[in-house]
Amino acid sequence: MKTIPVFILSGFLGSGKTTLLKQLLQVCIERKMKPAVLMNEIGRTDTDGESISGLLKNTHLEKLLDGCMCCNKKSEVTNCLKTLLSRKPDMLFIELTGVADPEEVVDSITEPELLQLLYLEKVITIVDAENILSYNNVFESDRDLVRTTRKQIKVADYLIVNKIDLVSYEKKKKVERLLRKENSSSPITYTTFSQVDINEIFSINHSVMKRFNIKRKDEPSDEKAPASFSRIKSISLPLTTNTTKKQIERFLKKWRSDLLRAKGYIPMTDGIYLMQSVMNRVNWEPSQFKGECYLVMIGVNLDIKVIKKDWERTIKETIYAE
Ligand SMILES: Nc1nc2c(ncn2[C@@H]2O[C@H](COP(=O)(O)OP(=O)(O)OP(=O)(O)O)[C@@H](O)[C@H]2O)c(=O)[nH]1
Repeated sequence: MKTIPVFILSGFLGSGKTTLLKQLLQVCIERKMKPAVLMNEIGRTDTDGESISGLLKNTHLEKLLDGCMCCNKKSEVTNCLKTLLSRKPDMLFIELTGVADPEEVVDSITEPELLQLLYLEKVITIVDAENILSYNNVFESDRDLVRTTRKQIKVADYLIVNKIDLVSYEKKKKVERLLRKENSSSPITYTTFSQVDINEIFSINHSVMKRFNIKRKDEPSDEKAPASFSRIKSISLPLTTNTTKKQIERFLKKWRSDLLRAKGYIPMTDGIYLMQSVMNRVNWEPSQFKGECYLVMIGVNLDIKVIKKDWERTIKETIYAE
């Protein structure tokens, strides 16, 4: 039976995973390969799925929304994977949420019923060169989160240091030292907009599994697995009337101290824009999005009630109870 190679794309919120996934899908399409994608997002809206929709004609996609895959029920993950594998793809990409521990996800894909259908080809971890050095301070109150970001580096078979356009040579060297402390052997590549040498990604490496030291299901675990979902909270805010960049940016700024990531489709007088914010940086690009517009915020211990109220008051949107 043909076994399907699995590539796990890991990396903290906003590091460039979807940017990389788009390129990988593009290459697959050019090479007439049939990829499958499992996307996992925190929250109930799927900005990343929308943003790769143009590449999906030849791609099978399953989404696991509203939670982190490593914390989701295993059966749900297994079912999604089985659905994807039944379509006989040439390879499977799993894009994790930015707060997932890849090791726990590997545990899900090594369920006995899946093991004979797929094998783990590579864990690719993308690092945000601009922000990684400040995670220690930003997550001072949340050591689990720091541990998760370190774990993402440690278990990677291939490390991509992205957003090199935003850092100095000195900072790049500091980032390299941090990575080497956690992972002394895996190749590191430096990129802007996740532009990697695709051949390096697709080169085969069968030795991955043993690094994960996967335990048999009946073997008792000796340590309590830290919750990689941690205190991360997300909120999706509706947006039915036109607004401005300034208004949205002003709104985000208010929650800056707790906010890690924000994204959404924002209607303005000259059309809909995809807004992406990572830490303090906000990007805007025109979009052909046709659905209902929204803004998603992801942060540490976000005060959902207060944010909703403030949204209703300042943006004049009614949020209906779910
Ligand atoms: N300046 C700069 N911006 C980048 C680079 N790579 C990605 N971005 C921007 O960073 C933002 C986040 O990129 P994504 O690819 O969505 O990151 P992600 O890891 O998928 O984000 P999550 O799914 O929220 O965890 C987007 O606005 C990108 O355009 C880069 O190398 N340089």
